[in-house]
Amino acid sequence: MTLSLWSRIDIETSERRQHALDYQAEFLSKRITRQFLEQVNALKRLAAYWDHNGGFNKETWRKNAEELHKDFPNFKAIEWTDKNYVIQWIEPMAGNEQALGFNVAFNESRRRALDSARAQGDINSTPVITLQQGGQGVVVYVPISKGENFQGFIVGVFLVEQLLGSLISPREEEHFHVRVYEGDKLIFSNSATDVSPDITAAADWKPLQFSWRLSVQPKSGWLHNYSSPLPAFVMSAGTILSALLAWVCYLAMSLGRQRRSLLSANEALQSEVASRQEVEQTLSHVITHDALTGLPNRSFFQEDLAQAILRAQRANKYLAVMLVDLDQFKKINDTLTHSAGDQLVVALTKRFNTLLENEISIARAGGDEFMMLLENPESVDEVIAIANRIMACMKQPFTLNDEEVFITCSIGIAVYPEGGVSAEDLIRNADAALYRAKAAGRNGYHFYTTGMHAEALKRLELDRWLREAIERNELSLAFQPKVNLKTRDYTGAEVLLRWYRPEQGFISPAEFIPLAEETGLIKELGMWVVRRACQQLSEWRGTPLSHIRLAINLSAIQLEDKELVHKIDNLLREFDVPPRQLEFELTEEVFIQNIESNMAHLNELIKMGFRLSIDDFGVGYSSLAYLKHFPISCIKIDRSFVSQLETNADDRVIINAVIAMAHNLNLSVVAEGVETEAQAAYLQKQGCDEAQGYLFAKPLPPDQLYKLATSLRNGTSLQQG
Ligand SMILES: Nc1nc2c(ncn2[C@@H]2O[C@@H]3COP(=O)(O)O[C@H]4[C@@H](O)[C@H](n5cnc6c(=O)[nH]c(N)nc65)O[C@@H]4COP(=O)(O)O[C@H]3[C@H]2O)c(=O)[nH]1
Repeated sequence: MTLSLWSRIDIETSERRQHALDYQAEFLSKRITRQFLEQVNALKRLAAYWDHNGGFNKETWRKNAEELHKDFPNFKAIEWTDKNYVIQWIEPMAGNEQALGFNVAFNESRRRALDSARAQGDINSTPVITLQQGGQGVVVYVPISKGENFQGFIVGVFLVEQLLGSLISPREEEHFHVRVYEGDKLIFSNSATDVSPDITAAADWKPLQFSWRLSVQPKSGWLHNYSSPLPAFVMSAGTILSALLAWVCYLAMSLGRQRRSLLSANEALQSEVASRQEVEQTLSHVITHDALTGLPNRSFFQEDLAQAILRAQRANKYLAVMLVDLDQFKKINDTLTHSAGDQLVVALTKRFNTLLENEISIARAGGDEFMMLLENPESVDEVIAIANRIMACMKQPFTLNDEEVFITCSIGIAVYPEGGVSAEDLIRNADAALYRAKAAGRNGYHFYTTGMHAEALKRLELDRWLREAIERNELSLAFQPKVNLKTRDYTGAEVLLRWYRPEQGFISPAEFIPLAEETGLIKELGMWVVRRACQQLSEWRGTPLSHIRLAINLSAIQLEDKELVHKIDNLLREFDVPPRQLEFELTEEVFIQNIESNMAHLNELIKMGFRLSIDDFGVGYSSLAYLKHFPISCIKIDRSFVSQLETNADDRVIINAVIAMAHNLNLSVVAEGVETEAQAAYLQKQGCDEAQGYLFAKPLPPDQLYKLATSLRNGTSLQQG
């Protein structure tokens, strides 16, 4: 009996395994179809946008195609092919140069696809062909309009290897050997290590005009998961079971005796358990819910989402995760106190609850961030409609501390399965989309696309590298001289941080400083800059640079550090540097946000003898009111005004007004980014005091600044102006 049972279980295990593999092949085919069509749909959107605008100029085309390529890096090229089938514009150009100007009609497969797309006014694609720019690929044509209105094609070019390689997920790569055939021709195969030859599944892949077939063979890791220990277990168990039977009979008799005595003890325990359960229920509500709003918290939401994903997977439905973040919450907390911030969160929760009723699960992720889950949306339009409803419900003001306050929100959206197949991925990707929505100017929503994942990973990587940068000795300082516009004497220098990572080369501060500000790492980096600048000043003692004044950039975030002034004071003492040799450049937001605490910090710095100046003046708030209240000595006109002054009358008006106003308030003015003699002459004529820019000197490493100072020793000096 044990033997026949063993053989039956073995057959069933093999059948189950084949069934699971068939399902995998089918699932893989559906999933990559969906992901591929997502990229094709992006092309269609670009074509519709072109049609709607009645065409693009080259710059608009480049911007749109570049954006699309950023979101979908799988495109080898995105092209504009005109009515005569000539490729006119390509994005990106690098690696695709050979295709520019190529008349596509010379290639028969391409011409057939083009003719058909044009005749039917609908998308069409080539089979696998040898691309003009090299490699085996497929080309997708989206015609713009039909008949007389036909204007040309938006074209997507894919390298087969790259396209299929990226559509297959790392998990599938690990577990399956996937081959793709067009007819009998093998067009793609991923790594084939450790493959079991005796089991295979196949599925069709036929999006657009493609007629491809997938063949999937499992690798040993996957097979291991499906190999059942049951047959072996049945064999051993059958033998052991008979021996145990006798032993069990004996136990049954003695257990009967024990059971009677346990019954009475059990009754007493029952009432104890009931009261504990009550406590546990209260406790579990506290652990899984937010105390302020009563909404589920992040971890509860994540568990709920994992269940919803299983339901969506079984029913082959979509679901959408939306992260909603208020745009001005910090400002409200800072200006109207934290309790006003709490009132706002509670009032908003009420609006969400009435607005969205039961169709959406809502949780509070903390602070001003809410998480929402919409199950089974019929289409993306339904998700968009809900995002619009959420934004619209904020249009009415909120009353906080008897004041009417208007707020807006940004929303990041990830849709299962394209936007992630696990709860963790969907939330992370919705967060990346939220970041995009914020970067695009706030008060809007953004959907996650695959390109964003790469962007988020890049930011994470950059953050990791930056955290190692100090220890790996990759940071240094550059010094850009400032000159007196009348005498052309050097008056000091601005300190600029430089980061050289051997594996990547120079990384621009414009890239890493905003990231460091966002993560708070700027506090550590900023102190490193002050330390290194003080150390440099002490090394220059007794040289022509002995008395140079250095201007250091200070971020608003650094002022949050209550110990900042104390730390700077300690560094001055350690290197014996007089405060008059340091100046701090602050951006306008310092004077607008956190006014009370910033004012206290700045007054302390002034008391210690430092000069303060406003950097990038004119690009931010440009509110003049704050200038009266803060102890500043200098305004730096942003280089965006200077660079256009020869051609833009508005910029000249702004520059003149800033100089006049600053002089009325007894402040000196420095112009940034002066590159031409004409700009310098204009600024001098308007009475601007100092200037900085490539015309005079680029930011220099310390030894070059030293050389410059030595060469000027007998003429111009680098000492305080
Ligand atoms: N096109 C042009 N550019 C010119 C010219 N003259 C100077 N520049 C560049 O303009 C930027 C001036 O610095 P910023 O406005 O303070 O803008 C700085 C500053 O906001 C930030 N940054 C750099 N170092 C630090 C630092 O140590 N701390 C903080 N908080 N921010 C820093 O990064 C920004 C960018 O720094 P950089 O890339 O070094 O770019 C520098 C400088 O290299 C010119 O004639 N033409």
